[in-house]
Amino acid sequence: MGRERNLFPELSERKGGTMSTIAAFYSGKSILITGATGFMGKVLMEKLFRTSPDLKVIYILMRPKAGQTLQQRVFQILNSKLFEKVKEVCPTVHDKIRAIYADLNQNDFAISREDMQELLSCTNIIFHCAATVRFDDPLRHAVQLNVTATQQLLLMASQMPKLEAFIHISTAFSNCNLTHIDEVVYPCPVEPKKIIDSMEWLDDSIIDEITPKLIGDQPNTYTYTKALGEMVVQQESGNLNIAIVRPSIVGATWQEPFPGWVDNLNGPSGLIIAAGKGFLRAIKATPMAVADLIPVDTVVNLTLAVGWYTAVHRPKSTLVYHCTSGNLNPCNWGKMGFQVLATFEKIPFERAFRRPNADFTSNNFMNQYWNAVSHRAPAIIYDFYLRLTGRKPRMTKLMNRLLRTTSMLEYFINRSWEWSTYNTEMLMSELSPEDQRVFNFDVRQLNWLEYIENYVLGIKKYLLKEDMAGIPEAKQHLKRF
Ligand SMILES: CCCCCCCCCCCCCCCCCCCCCCCCCCCCCC(=O)SCCNC(=O)CCNC(=O)[C@H](O)C(C)(C)COP(=O)(O)OP(=O)(O)OC[C@H]1O[C@@H](n2cnc3c(N)ncnc32)[C@H](O)[C@@H]1OP(=O)(O)O
Ligand SMILES: NC(=O)C1=CN([C@@H]2O[C@H](COP(=O)(O)OP(=O)(O)OC[C@H]3O[C@@H](n4cnc5c(N)ncnc54)[C@H](OP(=O)(O)O)[C@@H]3O)[C@@H](O)[C@H]2O)C=CC1
Repeated sequence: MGRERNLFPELSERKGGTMSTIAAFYSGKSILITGATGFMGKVLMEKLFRTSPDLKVIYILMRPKAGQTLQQRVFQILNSKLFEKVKEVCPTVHDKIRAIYADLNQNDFAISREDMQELLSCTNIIFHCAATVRFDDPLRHAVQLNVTATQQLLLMASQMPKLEAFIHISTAFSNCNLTHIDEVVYPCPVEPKKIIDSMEWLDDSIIDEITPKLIGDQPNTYTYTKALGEMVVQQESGNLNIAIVRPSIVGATWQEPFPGWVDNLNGPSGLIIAAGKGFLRAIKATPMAVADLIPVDTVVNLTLAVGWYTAVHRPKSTLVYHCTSGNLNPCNWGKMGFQVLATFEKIPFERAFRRPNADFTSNNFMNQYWNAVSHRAPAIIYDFYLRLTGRKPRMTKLMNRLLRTTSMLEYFINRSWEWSTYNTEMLMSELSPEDQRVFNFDVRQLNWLEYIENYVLGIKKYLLKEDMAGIPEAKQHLKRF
């Protein structure tokens, strides 16, 4: 008899141990996810299918995008590298996803009557991940998605007789105007309901005018509206079992389903590309400030554990869980930047504009100086060369965009925050040893140097889609500089 290979240790009953309680909890459940096509939503779906292949159905509220129908989008997700393991453990995964047409910007999300009926009568658990994460979104749009849509979803949830838990994904930066942040919902100066109402009758130019006054000491419309969203959750929780998860800066996967997976430019990813391709040479950052990065699979594991705990233990009040790394396993931007650069030596990106050699600057004057000397001047010279050789200049435009992006991220890389993690640590202690293994969110076990190396490698493979076989040529290319 041939020896069976244990492809999915997370599913097996271990000798002398028991099966994961959390995985068993999700079996047979009907789960509704918003934002399932996003970075975190995809990893959440993947983990659910891999650890609870017997779940009944995942409803995903989604819209067609970029010329793709709902079915085409689902097909593309399921056929991606991220879902390779899932297809082995759950061959019926296609049948267990029910894509529901929904636009969270519309009244009742523009969901059809039949779909709404099914959602209301069948849903057991809701994970609300959808949001606009852009820092520069006009207030009206950010309020619509991050506040009004949350309010509407809560209203839907209150009409679901079988609902066991509603998990709202917020951000650890929703109160980044404070330096010490507890796991509580902080009140906003203006009531969310008033903001929602005013968006209905104020015109865009007035909203733009009053935006700075409304957001006050928040850095952008994103963090401001995420804070309002939390308040709505708190105020409209009614009899629902609700919890809020607050991740910090979400990065590539640490371990699951494999290290280094990432598929968007948010957070550090875009800047790592810009540095690796030689465009970004300097950035205003404080090397000693804590870089509160958290891997996306850690966030997902905590979120699933929170879903289980909220449904089964039904805490009396809405619990907030910080999913952060700074107080348990701190790493600073200096160390992180250094490791990013060290990884470029081993694993360079292809066709770099210049040799990667970025540095942190400490003050505004030096930052302006390096922007002129290391960013704008080379771009102008390169565009001149492109013009001379009959090609379309593009470097100045690209560089301006990069500098706009770095200026928006500066707020977050020049300060440190302290997030308390009592609830998250309490939850960890509530898990069985098997659940602590299968749904590991203990960030103390994370080795930053290894994580960053895998992150850079993941960016090269999954974002830039570069072949590892091209590394010698990429090294050769860098030697020419
Ligand atoms: C002591 C020792 C010292 C040693 C020193 C060594 C020094 C070494 C220095 C080395 C440096 C090395 C590298 C750096 C390494 C680390 C430093 C990294 C710092 C990272 C900081 C991150 C901070 C994040 C903080 C987040 C806090 C809040 C967290 C959250 O809750 S929300 C999630 C985060 N949200 C975001 O990140 C969104 C931010 N983005 C935006 O808001 C916007 O994109 C924008 C920045 C405003 C730019 O808008 P634009 O309109 O200008 O551009 P656009 O968005 O249209 O995009 C341009 C093109 O890019 C494409 N694109 C954009 N986003 C995406 C996406 N998500 N996925 C795919 N593609 C995307 C877009 O399509 C455009 O392409 P085109 O259409 O072809 O033009
Ligand atoms: N990434 C990060 O660093 C952090 C994220 N968070 C929070 O985590 C959650 C998930 O973020 P992340 O996955 O990174 O974000 P993404 O931008 O990757 O995903 C956003 C999701 O929301 C959906 N969505 C947006 N607008 C609509 C709409 N009108 N109708 C239907 N769906 C819509 C998007 O759908 P579509 O694909 O159609 O655009 C997408 O599925 C958010 O709540 C965010 O605030 C918190 C801390 C950090």
